[in-house]
Amino acid sequence: MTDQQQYNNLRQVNQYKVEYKNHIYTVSQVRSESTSRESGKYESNTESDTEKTENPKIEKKGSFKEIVELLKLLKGEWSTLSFAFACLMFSSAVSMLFPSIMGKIIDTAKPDESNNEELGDFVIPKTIEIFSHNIPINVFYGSLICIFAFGSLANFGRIVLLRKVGERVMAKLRVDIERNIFFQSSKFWDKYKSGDLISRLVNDSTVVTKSVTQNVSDGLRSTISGFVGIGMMLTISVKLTGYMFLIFPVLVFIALVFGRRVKKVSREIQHQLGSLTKVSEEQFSFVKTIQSFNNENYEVAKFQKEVKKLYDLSIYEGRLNGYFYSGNGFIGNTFLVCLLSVGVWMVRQGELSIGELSSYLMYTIYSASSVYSLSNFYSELMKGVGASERVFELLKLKPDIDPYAGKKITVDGDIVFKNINFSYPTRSNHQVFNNFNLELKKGDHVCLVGPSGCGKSSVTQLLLRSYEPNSGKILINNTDLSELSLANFREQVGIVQQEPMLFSGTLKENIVYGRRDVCDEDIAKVCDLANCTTFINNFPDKLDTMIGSKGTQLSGGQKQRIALARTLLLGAKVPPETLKTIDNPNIIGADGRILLGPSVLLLDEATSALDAHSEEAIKKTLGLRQSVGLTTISIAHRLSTISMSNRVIVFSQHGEIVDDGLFNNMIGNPDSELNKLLNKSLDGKHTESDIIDKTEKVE
Ligand SMILES: Nc1ncnc2c1ncn2[C@@H]1O[C@H](COP(=O)(O)OP(=O)(O)OP(=O)(O)O)[C@@H](O)[C@H]1O
Repeated sequence: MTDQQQYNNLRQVNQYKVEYKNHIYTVSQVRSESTSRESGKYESNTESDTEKTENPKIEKKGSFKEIVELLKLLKGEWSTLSFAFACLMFSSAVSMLFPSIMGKIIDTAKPDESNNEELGDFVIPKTIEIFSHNIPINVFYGSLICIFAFGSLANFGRIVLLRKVGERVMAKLRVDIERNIFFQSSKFWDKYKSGDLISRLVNDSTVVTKSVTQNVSDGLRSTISGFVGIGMMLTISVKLTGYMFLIFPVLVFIALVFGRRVKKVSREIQHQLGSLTKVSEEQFSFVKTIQSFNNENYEVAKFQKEVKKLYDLSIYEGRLNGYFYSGNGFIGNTFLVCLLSVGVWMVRQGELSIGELSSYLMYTIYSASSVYSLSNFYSELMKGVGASERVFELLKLKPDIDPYAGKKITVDGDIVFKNINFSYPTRSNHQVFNNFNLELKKGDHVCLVGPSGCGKSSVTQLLLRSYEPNSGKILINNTDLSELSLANFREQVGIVQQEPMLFSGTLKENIVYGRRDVCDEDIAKVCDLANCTTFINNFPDKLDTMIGSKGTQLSGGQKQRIALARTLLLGAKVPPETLKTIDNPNIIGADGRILLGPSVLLLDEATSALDAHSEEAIKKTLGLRQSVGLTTISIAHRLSTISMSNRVIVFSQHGEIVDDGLFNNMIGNPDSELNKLLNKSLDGKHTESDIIDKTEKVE
């Protein structure tokens, strides 16, 4: 397996382990967003950070450099493109032959007794002069039909080949962007909104690809037509062509001025499309919340505001197009009439035949439309350049951490947080941990408790290496986490969060999401361990029941249990000697893994929606984890959940550990910090961070 494949598979595996609150995205996004539950307090701050990133100051480069960068997207397609361009040249040459042929045919209308043949009432010429050769008329028309047929064939080839190249480039571009995005850390996901990313992936990549395939082909066709046309015009009349050149500088000037403006407005339109997608994506995700607040009209108005901005920009672009095309049309038509008058005068002087003037005028129209198309090509290219800035920004992203670099270890020892100082990158002035120290023993079931926003989830974020501490170390089996292979480490750590991320599909598809190669017996075992079996069997379709987008057709508690089953199925690999000591066949998978989740399991309020009966069943499962030496770190607000663990760590509001001990000792001591925290909440003094209040809401 190549590194890239491993990378891809690994990223998939990591995704399975994560339960996300509201959206379906990547591990890092899940992690970052899960920690922003209290972000309301800092909304304006976060928003400004986000805005800064969504409308980044793009490094100004010369257009030529940008165009070269754009053309680099065609790497690997040059052979197909060359063939397409050969077809293009041939079909263009055939088209350009037409005015000349037409002139020759018109000139056969001249009475020439010696070359005429009578056919009934018709008088037709016997031969026609082409390049100083007299060709029999039937050979001439026969050859013409053949040439036109080959020209059409070449045109067909050009269209199909270019479409193929375009679709291939677009597909590659989209996959490259998607891959790059998926490997970004939480820092990235804290800054970018998914709607904007989707817009870049779908809209911007289409504009970019079109600008370098269809547009380049049209540009090339126009260039060929332009040059051949002017060449033919020169062979017909140098004098008339001299007059025609007077209009060129005017057209080029208009095209340049227009192109610059189009590039600017195109970039703004792409940004606005991103904002629009972002707003609608968020609205669709939270439709139930919107409806529960009766805020449908408010949200429609918000969307309308974005639509209006897009509308204004598009109208402005339309106006620019209108000025450009109508201006060009006016100048072109006026000039053509002038040229015709001069041509007619030259025919009278005997300098041109009528056929030659007709050919000349057709070449003028061809060349004028080529210049016209070339300016269109330029504006389309500028559109591509505008959109490419947003696409290349994502293509150039590098993952903060190479998941394969570093040591591979078996995570089966203690976890130590040593002198950790930490603030989130998007909010660097807010210190979450100040010289934070914590030691977790292998096989412990530890529960982190404390007021809302004190940093409990941040502990899991640091452990998952979604964020790096500003200073200090996290040691896993005495090895610095930053020295470990992230991929290898994350294979051995799983997280289940309060709002489970379930995909649309069946229950079974969701449960096996992390390991598709498991047998039905193993699925049945984890369903039992996560207390899912009864409710699954109550559904007519059992494990094949469809659960809707994000699992909306399940209750909160059912979602949490399915999410837990999915993580349990990941299993832990234990040494054979440990396996021999386990006499419970219900927790051993077909491949010898312990079906109790990975070596380290993080439960971030993962059972908050469960009823007492389910919670009791999960408690048993977590007890089994402890008995086989697997580490569990849970975050809880409910006493019943806290009581599942043997060790409790109480945090202060400022991320300091104020108590650390056995649950039984703490709960038995009325002066313990745990009891103070619970009593404080019961007093109702701290309603916003009230742990009981939170519990009641969920229940
Ligand atoms: N991605 C983030 N970017 C910036 N700040 C964040 C981020 N996630 C969390 N925070 C902030 O870090 C602090 C600690 O948050 P954390 O989620 O760890 O608290 P918590 O104790 O788990 O809270 P709760 O019990 O409400 O879940 C909070 O002030 C929070 O606003």
